[in-house]
Amino acid sequence: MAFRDFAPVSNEGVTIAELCQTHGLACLQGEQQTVIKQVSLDSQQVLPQGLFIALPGAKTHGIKYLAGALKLGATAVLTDPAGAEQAFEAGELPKDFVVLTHPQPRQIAGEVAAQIFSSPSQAVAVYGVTGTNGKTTTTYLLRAALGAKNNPQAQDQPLVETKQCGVIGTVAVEIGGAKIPSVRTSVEAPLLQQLLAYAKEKSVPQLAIEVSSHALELGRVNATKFKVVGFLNLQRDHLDFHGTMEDYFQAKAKLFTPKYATQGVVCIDDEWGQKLAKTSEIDVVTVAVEKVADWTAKNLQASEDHRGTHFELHGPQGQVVSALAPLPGNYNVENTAMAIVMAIAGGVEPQLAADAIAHSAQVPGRMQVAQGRTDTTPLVVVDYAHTTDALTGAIAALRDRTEGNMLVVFGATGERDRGKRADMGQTVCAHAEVALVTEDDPYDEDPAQIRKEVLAGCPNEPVSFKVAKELLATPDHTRESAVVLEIDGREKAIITALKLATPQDTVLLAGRGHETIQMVAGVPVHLDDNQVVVDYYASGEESHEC
Ligand SMILES: CC(=O)N[C@H]1[C@@H](OP(=O)(O)OP(=O)(O)OC[C@H]2O[C@@H](n3ccc(=O)[nH]c3=O)[C@H](O)[C@@H]2O)O[C@H](CO)[C@@H](O)[C@@H]1O[C@H](C)C(=O)N[C@@H](C)C(=O)N[C@H](CCC(=O)O)C(=O)O
Ligand SMILES: Nc1ncnc2c1ncn2[C@@H]1O[C@H](COP(=O)(O)OP(=O)(O)OP(=O)(O)O)[C@@H](O)[C@H]1O
Repeated sequence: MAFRDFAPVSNEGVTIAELCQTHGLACLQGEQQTVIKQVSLDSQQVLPQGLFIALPGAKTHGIKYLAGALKLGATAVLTDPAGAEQAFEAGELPKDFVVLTHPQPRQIAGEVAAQIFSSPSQAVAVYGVTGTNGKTTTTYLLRAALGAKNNPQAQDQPLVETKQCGVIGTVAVEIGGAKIPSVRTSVEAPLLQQLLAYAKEKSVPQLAIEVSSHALELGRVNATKFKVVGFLNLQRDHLDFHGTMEDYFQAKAKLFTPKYATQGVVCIDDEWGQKLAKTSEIDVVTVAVEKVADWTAKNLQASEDHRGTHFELHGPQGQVVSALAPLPGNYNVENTAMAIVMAIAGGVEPQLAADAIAHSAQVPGRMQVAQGRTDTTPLVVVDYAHTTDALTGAIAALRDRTEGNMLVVFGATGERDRGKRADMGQTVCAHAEVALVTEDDPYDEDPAQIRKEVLAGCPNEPVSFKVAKELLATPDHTRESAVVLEIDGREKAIITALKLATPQDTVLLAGRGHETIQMVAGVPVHLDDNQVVVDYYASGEESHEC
């Protein structure tokens, strides 16, 4: 599937005259009565009767791809004056092709698309989740809560109707049973409007979407009216784009303004959430796990199967909701509480929302249990943690359900942030008992060199499988840093960890989460961490050699 397949087919569209009048566009060529029914700012996703919005970008100018858009049936282009000049200079524009200009086409792209698709966010209830960490997890939990229905067979196990709520985020776009892997967290504005219109056409009444700070800064959610917006947390990230934490916060805070929403839910466990709750321009209710809020999570207790955390959510009118965060870690209590309270704000009965989440499917690659703990197997968890903070958090989240050792399989991504590689090695060695240093996505970098840079942060020298096995067989409480193994090949590293682990241990496969394509020397290689584990236990351990 491509994003072109997620286009509505029944919308009436608008005329060029209507677009020009509403947005102050200059029409340099073409018929005013031409009807536009589709829109894209990617030349490769243009559809017949479509408007191609050709933007000037950091790398290139969209107008360079006009010929491709024409081949796919574009009826019109909207660009800046410089883009239009280039289009006319290149020649060969069909006579009836419409050329529109605006001094800042990115600023109006969302509004233009919303007009073409008849303001679809007024017909679909859109829930937006922002924050540095937890957006993906929370949108999936929220989807379960928003799709909750009473189950006549078992009142405490509600039916979860995933087709009642789509998701748009880092993992996938999933609407009404159709699914496509994502390229980024937040899609561009015209595509968002197209997806909302598609949801409307397919009678999908709700959408849970991740809203990145880039999206807010670059206008990707312009012209979207959210039913409820949620803020999770703010941690150091993306400062290359935002400059300072204050600017990063201000980008996120934009979502909590009447331009986008009227109801907000804010987690006040960190100082930024507290600041937002005080300064928000819209009404907000607060949630917290570590502080006291309108809705406060209390009495946290790890579930017996070690997969999640039971807690009570105490509400402003004395309500007590009995809840289960279906993923380990206190931060997943935060995500679960956020999802429940956003669903409540959207009109779902509190206990029903909590029950739906308790029975929801796993979130792809987010603290995903690939193998539960049994008498013969360790707990094996796949998580997207790929920063030092996230690694620390993920290891801590699993520690309280681990009697034995923590084994972590991880590597650093190639061609990105070389500075963090040694820190990752140091973090894992400080918090886990066994560090298996291997590949993440090396891209075009030499995997051995990346491993070397990660190993530079590990206090102990790498040892062989045999030596590691011997060392772990004799518990040494004076060992201050992890036993280290260096393993060429991630699949081999995962299997090595599974062979080393005892049933009391926990194995964390960190870094790649839901991803199934690993880029090695520029070549895509299929590798699904979760599947490697499933296949390993399905085929019997003995058949595998280290
Ligand atoms: C800063 C940023 O977000 N830039 C995005 C922006 O780039 P740009 O405007 O500079 O565009 P460009 O690449 O120069 O291309 C110019 C124009 O030509 C068009 N084009 C280009 C090629 C082609 O074949 N056809 C075509 O029409 C493009 O659609 C674009 O409109 O528009 C491009 C097209 O949509 C995006 O690919 C690009 O995302 C870059 C790759 C990116 O990595 N963005 C990240 C930082 C991002 O957005 N991340 C956030 C947060 C994630 C998180 O929270 O962790 C996210 O929401 O994913
Ligand atoms: N509320 C939270 N606070 C801190 N860390 C979290 C929280 N929720 C999840 N994490 C950790 O952060 C990482 C990313 O989680 P998730 O994908 O849900 O967040 P995200 O905001 O969507 O991030 P990304 O856009 O990178 O996917 C995971 O490693 C997870 O263990």
